[in-house]
Amino acid sequence: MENILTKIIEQKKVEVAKLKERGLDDSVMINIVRPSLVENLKTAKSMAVIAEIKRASPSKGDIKINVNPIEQALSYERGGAAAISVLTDEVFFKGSIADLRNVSEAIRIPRLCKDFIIDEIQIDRAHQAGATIILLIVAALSKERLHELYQYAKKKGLEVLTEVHDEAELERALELNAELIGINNRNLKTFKVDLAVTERLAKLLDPKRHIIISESGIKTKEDVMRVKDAGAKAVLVGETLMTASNLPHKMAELQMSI
Ligand SMILES: O=P(O)(O)OC[C@@H](O)[C@@H](O)c1c[nH]c2ccccc12
Repeated sequence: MENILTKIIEQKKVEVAKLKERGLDDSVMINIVRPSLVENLKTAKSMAVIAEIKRASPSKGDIKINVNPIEQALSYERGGAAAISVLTDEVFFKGSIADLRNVSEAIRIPRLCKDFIIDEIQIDRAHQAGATIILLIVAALSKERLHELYQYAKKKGLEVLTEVHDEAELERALELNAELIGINNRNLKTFKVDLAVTERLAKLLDPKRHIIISESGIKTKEDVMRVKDAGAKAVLVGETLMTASNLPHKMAELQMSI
């Protein structure tokens, strides 16, 4: 079975080389607030939902390709989302950095730049586009690169969501002293989703020191209850919210307020 992550990282190397050649413009967004997700989650009383703008994915194909990201993000914010995740990968997820920039201008809650980060220049670009959090996927990085990128992002005042899928990856996230840990329920080799991954890995974490975010495959209140019982403070939800026929109702359901 081919690993999609390997393919994506090869593509990212090409993109990073192009970005470096072209350079970033210096348009930092100034009229935006940069609230802290960590602080929000520490004080949150109910289950937090990080709502994702996801037009398409390698596992599902097109999800909602022509979504208006600003409208979608405003609905998420109105629905009580703790943060918005914006997929900025173009080739595999059909997103863009412009989506993140547009969303950042429109909302006042934290923004996660959801991409496959392998280089500092992508962190600079995410910051410029208004991200307050970046994702670092342990499986995509060497030990050294993971440390360097983590420190680099922290120095810029960004929060870091460190994503893991198994025990060995979790071990590496703990070496970083990562505070926000994303447990991805989706296996990137088989695309199989299993919430038991959150249950298994959450056991190895100290809820006083780590904030657990359960990612992928969350569809119902029962799913949320399951990962909440395992110790998750938040869920990261894409497809279910992108395709919900009654979004405010779905948001309320996943926050367990109905
Ligand atoms: O659409 P879902 O099953 O709710 O999944 C959302 C999110 O967890 C998923 O998009 C994701 C998790 N980790 C990632 C890393 C890169 C790209 C995407 C992802």
